[in-house]
Amino acid sequence: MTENFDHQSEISSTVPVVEARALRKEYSQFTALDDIHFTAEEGDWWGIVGPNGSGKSTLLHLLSGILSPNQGTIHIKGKPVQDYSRKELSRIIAVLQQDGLPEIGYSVRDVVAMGRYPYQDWLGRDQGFGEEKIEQVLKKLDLTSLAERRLDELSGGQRQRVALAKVMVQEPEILLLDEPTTFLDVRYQLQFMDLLAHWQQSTGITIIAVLHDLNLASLYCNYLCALKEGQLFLQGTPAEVLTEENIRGLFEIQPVMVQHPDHHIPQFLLRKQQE
Ligand SMILES: Nc1ncnc2c1ncn2[C@@H]1O[C@H](COP(=O)(O)OP(=O)(O)OP(=O)(O)O)[C@@H](O)[C@H]1O
Repeated sequence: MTENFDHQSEISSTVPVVEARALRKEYSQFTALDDIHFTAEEGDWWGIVGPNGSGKSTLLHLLSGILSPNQGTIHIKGKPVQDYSRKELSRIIAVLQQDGLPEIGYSVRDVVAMGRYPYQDWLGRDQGFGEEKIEQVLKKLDLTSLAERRLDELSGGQRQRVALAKVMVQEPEILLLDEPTTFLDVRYQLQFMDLLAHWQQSTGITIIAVLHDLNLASLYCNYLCALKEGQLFLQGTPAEVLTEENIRGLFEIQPVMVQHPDHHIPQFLLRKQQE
């Protein structure tokens, strides 16, 4: 029995967490993505980068099952994404948007508790240790003192921290983020990314994040997937993808590349396009 069990876990550990093959997505007559192949293994942190309109959000929506591809397949932990029920999928995948939560009149605690929905039975009873989990996460994200405050009384940065708390109590295995730091100042951007990094290190969660800031992507992601005009432009480590030549090709700008003095990863400086 034990032998069988071990063998089974060996097999399942080789199945990618996310596997997309030959994806094509059309909106009416317009092809937003074509022939996209993408694989994420457990514990990877992928950054999806590329110019405006290159198909980054579309790819994220396909991976989360919100949109269906016109062609190609998506497997989540070896099973076609469309074969999961909504509730099953929400125990595996959580999605966080750039403005994670609207300014509504619910309390922070109530909003965070909504993240437990996938674990509730039809009477709304939590099948896990929901209350405990919520308290732990509020504490971890320094939200305990804000727990009874209403969401519409918080700053954008605080609201995004609540959005992160909501997806953390969801205990997903895969986190999809769409430009999560867009509305945050530099300090909150770093704080948010550090919280994600800490969460990833402690749980081994797989993260796939659309990021516009290439320096942040280089700092935090293990791998980058660069899209251009709906096509796969490049995939690889930040050191492989973020070269001067690649950035010139991807964004049609002339960057200045430097090595980060502490982290020894590529960072880029802007250069005026016209003097
Ligand atoms: N619902 C839609 N109907 C029609 N076209 C759409 C729709 N959603 C996206 N598109 C088009 O598909 C292309 C890819 O859009 P998408 O939002 O995926 O790009 P993106 O890389 O995330 O862009 P951005 O960086 O500007 O957020 C764009 O040309 C966009 O206009």
